[in-house]
Amino acid sequence: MSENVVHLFKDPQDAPQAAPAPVAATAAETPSVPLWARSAKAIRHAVTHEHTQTTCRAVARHGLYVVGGTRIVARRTWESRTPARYERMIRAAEAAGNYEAATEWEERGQRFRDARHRRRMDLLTAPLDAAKGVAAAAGMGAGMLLLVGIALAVANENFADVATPTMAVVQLIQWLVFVASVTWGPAVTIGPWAALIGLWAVGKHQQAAPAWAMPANFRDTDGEPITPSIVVLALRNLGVAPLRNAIKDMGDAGASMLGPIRIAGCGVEVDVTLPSGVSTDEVQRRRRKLAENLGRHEHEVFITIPQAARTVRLWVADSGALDEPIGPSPLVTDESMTADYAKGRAPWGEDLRGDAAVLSLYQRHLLITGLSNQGKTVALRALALWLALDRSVQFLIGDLKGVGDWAMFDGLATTLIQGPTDEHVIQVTEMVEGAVEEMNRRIQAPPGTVFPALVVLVDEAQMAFMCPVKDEDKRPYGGSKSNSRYFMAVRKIHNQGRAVNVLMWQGTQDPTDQNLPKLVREGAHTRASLALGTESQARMALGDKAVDGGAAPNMLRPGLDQGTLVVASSGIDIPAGQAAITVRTHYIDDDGAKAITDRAKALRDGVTTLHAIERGEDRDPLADILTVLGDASRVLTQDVLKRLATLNEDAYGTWTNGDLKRVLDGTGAEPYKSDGRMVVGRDRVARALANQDDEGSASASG
Ligand SMILES: Nc1ncnc2c1ncn2[C@@H]1O[C@H](COP(=O)(O)OP(=O)(O)OP(=O)(O)O)[C@@H](O)[C@H]1O
Repeated sequence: MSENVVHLFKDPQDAPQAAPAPVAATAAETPSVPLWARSAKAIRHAVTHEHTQTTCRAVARHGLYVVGGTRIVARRTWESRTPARYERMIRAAEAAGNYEAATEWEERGQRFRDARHRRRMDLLTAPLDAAKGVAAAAGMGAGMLLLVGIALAVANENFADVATPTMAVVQLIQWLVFVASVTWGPAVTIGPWAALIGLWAVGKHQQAAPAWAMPANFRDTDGEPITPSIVVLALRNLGVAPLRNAIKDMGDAGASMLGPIRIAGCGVEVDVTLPSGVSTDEVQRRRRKLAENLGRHEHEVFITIPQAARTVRLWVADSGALDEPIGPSPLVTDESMTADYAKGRAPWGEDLRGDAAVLSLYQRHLLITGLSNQGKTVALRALALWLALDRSVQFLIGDLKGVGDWAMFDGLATTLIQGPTDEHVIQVTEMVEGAVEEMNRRIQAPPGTVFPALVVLVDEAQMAFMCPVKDEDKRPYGGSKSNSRYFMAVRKIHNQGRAVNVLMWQGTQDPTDQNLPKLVREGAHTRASLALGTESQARMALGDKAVDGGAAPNMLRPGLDQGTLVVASSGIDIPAGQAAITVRTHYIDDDGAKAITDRAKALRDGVTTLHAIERGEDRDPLADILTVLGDASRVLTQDVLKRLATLNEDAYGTWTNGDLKRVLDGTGAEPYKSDGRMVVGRDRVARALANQDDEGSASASG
């Protein structure tokens, strides 16, 4: 029965064993702390306590407001009486190298001196003039009072009234003297205090106390809006001696170095004209310090060099604004969007000012670099997705990672090779070499022939450069020697592909001289970089000119700035004087990409994508023709020839209409006219092929 009873108190058995009373033992064991040590600890605790510090800071602050206020009032008084202000402005203008302004201030100073001289000369004669004035005023006053008195006496018919006005004035003076004698005492006592309060008020209004004495919310300047005084102070404390001295010389006129502070996207932009003796790269090299002086993180400040001489342009983000994502790509939101390779621009993202960043891809080779997992593939793919919406553009794609990032191009790209092995590198190399042959064919075409764009895209191209395999002639696929196959094929397209619209696009990771040879880096017209590790990598990715002009992908934060690119290209609008622009790209995920490629496929007749480069010599032309017809019911003979050439350059690169006719003659699938143009019909070829197979099997069995 007792097991079923639930006690409403804790069973002492269950309770954790109470610790034995420690007091006596502790007292016995702990060696007694000497009084002086305990006192010192208590004092230290009291002194370092937050309340004590806040109180001391408040006392110091208000005291220092008075000191600061006195300094300000003294300086104002001094400046109003001397030409010090003009001299300061002259020094500021000279320090900034603005000699025109210096001359103007000098003239104003001279005018001030002349006026002051005149006033001083006037002072010499002033006592005499004043005495004369007082005598005249007294005489006139007495006369007036007498006249009023006489008028009063006549009116009242009482002679005694002649003195009444004079006596009234005398009484008024007596009364004033009395009031003054009563108030003088308190005024003498209160006066200094009132003056003190006045000085304190001036000091408080101007925040004239050192930063350490200010309350916590004032000391924490992180994320504060950017004002001219903050910029000037940040520049003064940058650690560039000539800049600090020049700003000191300018005093309050330091802000004259700054242009207007303009709102630019999610931040502000200001041009700073540096004093003579300070070079732009001295400021550029101290980006982190400048950012911290401005209360920002390093990645939130961009320093570029605009056209004007001795000028740096600072772009300072609103605190934390760069961590906010930008909106979705118009490629995703606008389903009716199409592309135009020659005249259009790919919507890639936004620049830091918040303006749309659009890139022309026309006749430009492309290189995108970055550390792993920063958004290189997504950025490269976004461009390909836009271009795929121009139905004339053909793609040969080699994805040497091969985890399906480019899988949605199956049925859109003419060739799609996906995989990380040496065999894939060999296939990709042969794909690029095939494009070189197509390029040569195009170059030999009659002048004026216009060719559709053929984009040869290799993602993770570093895998190709690092491939150790050699072919049967001992030519390496990788490397950057004159017989390296991938390298030489890329070089050839870089050198001659542009004019015939054969374009090389490469994405590579973590560049080094080995995995991204110099000549390949420099062959790209559009170079873009995501976050990188070092400045030397930034130079590899974007070139010296861009990095010297302030491009700093090595300052982007790996992981946090995914999708943010620094772009150097003639295909994008870059503010005058800058060599590169920072673009935050729209993120298009795999599903979004698939929806876009579905739209791009719908624009085309149907493309049969090759997943390997054919090398066999025993080709069946009829089967190949059927392959290149894809899903289309009929295709122009010209297009059939082009597709056959792309399918296998060796076998069909030199084919003409005559060859096509020869193969199809007698099969029942001969080219015929449709809407006045020669076409090949898919069903007819399929039938011919079926017949051929039947005949083949019949003869085999016969
Ligand atoms: N524009 C973007 N905005 C926000 N996040 C992005 C953006 N682009 C990419 N990312 C993020 O970065 C991740 C990696 O992207 P991606 O696969 O393109 O990187 P990568 O540089 O090609 O990597 P790796 O070199 O390792 O293949 C994406 O899964 C996504 O989470």
